[in-house]
Amino acid sequence: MTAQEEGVDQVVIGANKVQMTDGNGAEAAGLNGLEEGGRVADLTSSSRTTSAHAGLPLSHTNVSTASTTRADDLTNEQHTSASPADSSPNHEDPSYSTSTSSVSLTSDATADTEPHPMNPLNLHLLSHPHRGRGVFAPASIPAGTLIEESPVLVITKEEWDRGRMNDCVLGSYGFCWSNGGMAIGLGLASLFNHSSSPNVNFIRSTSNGTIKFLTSRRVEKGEELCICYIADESKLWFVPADQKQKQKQKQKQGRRRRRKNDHNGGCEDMSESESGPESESAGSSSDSSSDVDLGEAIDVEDLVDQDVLEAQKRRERRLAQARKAGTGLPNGNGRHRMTGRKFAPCCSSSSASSSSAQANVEIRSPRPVRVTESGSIPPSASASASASRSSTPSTSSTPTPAYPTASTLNSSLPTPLHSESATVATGRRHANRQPAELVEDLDWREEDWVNSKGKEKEQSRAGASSGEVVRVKGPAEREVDEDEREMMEIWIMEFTDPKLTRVALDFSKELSNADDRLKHLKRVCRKKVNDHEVVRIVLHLVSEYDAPTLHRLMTEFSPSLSALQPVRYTVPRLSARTQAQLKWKLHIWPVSYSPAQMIPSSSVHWPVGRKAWVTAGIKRVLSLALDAKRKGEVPVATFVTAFPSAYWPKEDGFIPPTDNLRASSHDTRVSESHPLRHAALNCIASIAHLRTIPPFSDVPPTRNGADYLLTSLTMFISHEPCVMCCMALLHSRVREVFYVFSRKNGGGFEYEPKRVQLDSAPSPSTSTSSTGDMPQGGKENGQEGNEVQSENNGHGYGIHARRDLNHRFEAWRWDGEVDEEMRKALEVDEQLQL
Ligand SMILES: C[S@@+](CC[C@H](N)C(=O)[O-])C[C@H]1O[C@@H](n2cnc3c(N)ncnc32)[C@H](O)[C@@H]1O
Repeated sequence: MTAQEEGVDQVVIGANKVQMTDGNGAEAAGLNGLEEGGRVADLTSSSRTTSAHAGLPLSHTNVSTASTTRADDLTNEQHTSASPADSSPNHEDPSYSTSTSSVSLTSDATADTEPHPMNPLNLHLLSHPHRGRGVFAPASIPAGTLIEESPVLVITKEEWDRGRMNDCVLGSYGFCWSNGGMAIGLGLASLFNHSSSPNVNFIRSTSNGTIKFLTSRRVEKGEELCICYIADESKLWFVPADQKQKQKQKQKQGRRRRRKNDHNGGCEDMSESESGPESESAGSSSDSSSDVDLGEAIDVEDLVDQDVLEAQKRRERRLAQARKAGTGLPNGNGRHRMTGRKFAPCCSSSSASSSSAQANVEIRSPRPVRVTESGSIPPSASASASASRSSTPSTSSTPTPAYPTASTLNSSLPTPLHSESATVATGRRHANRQPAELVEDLDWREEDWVNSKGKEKEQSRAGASSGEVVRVKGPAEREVDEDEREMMEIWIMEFTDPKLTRVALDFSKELSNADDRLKHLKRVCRKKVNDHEVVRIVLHLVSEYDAPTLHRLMTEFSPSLSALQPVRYTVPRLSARTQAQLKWKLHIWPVSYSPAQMIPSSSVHWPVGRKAWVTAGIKRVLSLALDAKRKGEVPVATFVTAFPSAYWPKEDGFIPPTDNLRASSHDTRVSESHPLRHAALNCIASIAHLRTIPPFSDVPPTRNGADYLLTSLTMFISHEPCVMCCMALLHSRVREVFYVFSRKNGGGFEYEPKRVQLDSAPSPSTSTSSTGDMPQGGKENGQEGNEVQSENNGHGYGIHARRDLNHRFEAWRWDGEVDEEMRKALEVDEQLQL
């Protein structure tokens, strides 16, 4: 069994390891780990100032005789044999020459054995009859491989327009850049041709001034490596070759049909006509020219590459096997349209560049939908994607006939993971990943919720559309709300002579004015004791001074203070965050009142639009969970999105969510035979992946490091997630989570502390001492007899609001009605962690 068959590929090129993935493409981010100073640094070395066309160090390419030059000579072993020294640029090397002579590249096969340091993957530059020069894979390349990082020359918008670049050849080579500028990619960047189904994604780094190119799926030996210039092909400035090819094929098929008709004496052959041009877009499983072939951009007919044909046959065989095993069910390859995007990922020419910034940009999943072992799209998946292209994209618009229906719905639990069928399915573990795709936004309208007088409609408050959610508290908040009573020890001065007040205060300020730990305390505390007013003044923390030192300082400051002795006193450590806290804290020492941002405990008083939005989110996940059940999965589904800007908080430091970033997922542990494919984890992975591809990879961070995974995003989920998923949400910095069904066992949110007796307030401080004894209003009065509840002796974990974890978020449980049938259908055994 080869490494590929095992799903683990490794290609070592010189000193540079090309990171391998499990074929899901999800590990692309790991490629960022490529060491600087290795390949990346080489690319930015001064020697790489060659023109994209003149100076490419592609020693084994043949521009003019593509049909005879095959990109099939390179083996992994040959890669491995390259020595580390190969990775450093060699200015003496003739093939590295910047002279134009390297354009007339030879097809010298021996050159294949020595990948050029500037082209460590030995990518081939071949000429295609329709597309011109293009980049081809010399050997199979796993998904997620960084195949090229090209430095760019940035041209500002003014320079571009002034230089009338669109009127010259450069007009076809510009990449949209920041601030309306354009960038000309050096290296291979300018030579990737366009495909509507690309096998390469590109990520612009405006800070580094480079563009990275990563395979979005496994690419077979001999395939052309293509990027998508712009999703809306009507904006391209040329007719894409595959369209020409399709026209040609249609013509051919027409001719063949006519010939057959002639042969049959004019009688139409039905079987032929069924697979004729009309059904072409749906494609047959052996239709190599299928529209959505995800980078299968090589023109088989023109290049006559046996390897590609064979690879295709292999894939078809695997698909047939998968079908037999009841697995290889193709899903639609979602194409989702977004509007109003700030940066459009496009190569540009006059027509495209001007419109690209505002253009509708279709986001294509870089991860194949339902891939086969080899990571390539089965033709029928292409067909299904092709067929669904024209339909409105929707999260739940998966082709229903492909999935089991009534019978699966009847079984309350999906197939246990250890069952026989699951064992059979083990091969699918990596193959059936859900795509990371953008999904439709929620469909909600405030107008539906208000009557003609602008008041919330009565009926919207009833039933499943009530928008009512209840806030789930975690341990940290319960402490703050109910029994936060941490105390600390300070030194004070205590006297009854009001004339000392001024000087004592001055000393106090001088001693501790700048200390934040004392900020919440009022400096003076006056109390009536036995008809005398006792004045107490804050000095400093006991931990900072000993009594003799303090006394010396007081005396030095003013002889009038020398008669006083510092007194230890116990005071609240924090300001009061609630009225109840204020009440009892004032008994001990006056503190400031800084109420926590008052988050209502339920949504009853929320603006009607926010309720409508939440309701739409809840409906979405319930329907997605039903879809999951129909597919035979554990019926748990999630949807992640940004909450509408109208409801963004005004609070300082609020990080706006990434615009238009949305994903949904469901549990896939059955189809993937993988115990960790919980719905929430799947959705986080999708968001993570979307953030690595345009346009999200181009969104400049709102603040340094702020746009991390789920920062400021909302997750809707059908069931309370397990502790593992809640921790993943916490690490992803989600802002809020809405869920429908609580879990009795193992849910990560709901938290019920064991109730212990708590007094409502400690006794006030009453006695004073000017002798340095502990006053009775100290620690004893504050805490004695009041047990502080322990966090872990109740039910649940409250992961979203714990003191011992470094991020907190809101958790809201749906309190509206759920249709009884729906509730039943989505019941999941309590023993299963979700
Ligand atoms: C950035 S260049 C790509 C490299 C180009 N083939 C060359 O030889 O320099 C863009 C140009 O390549 C051609 N091209 C790219 N993709 C194509 C496709 N799918 N079909 C036809 N022509 C294509 C178009 O002429 C386009 O203007």
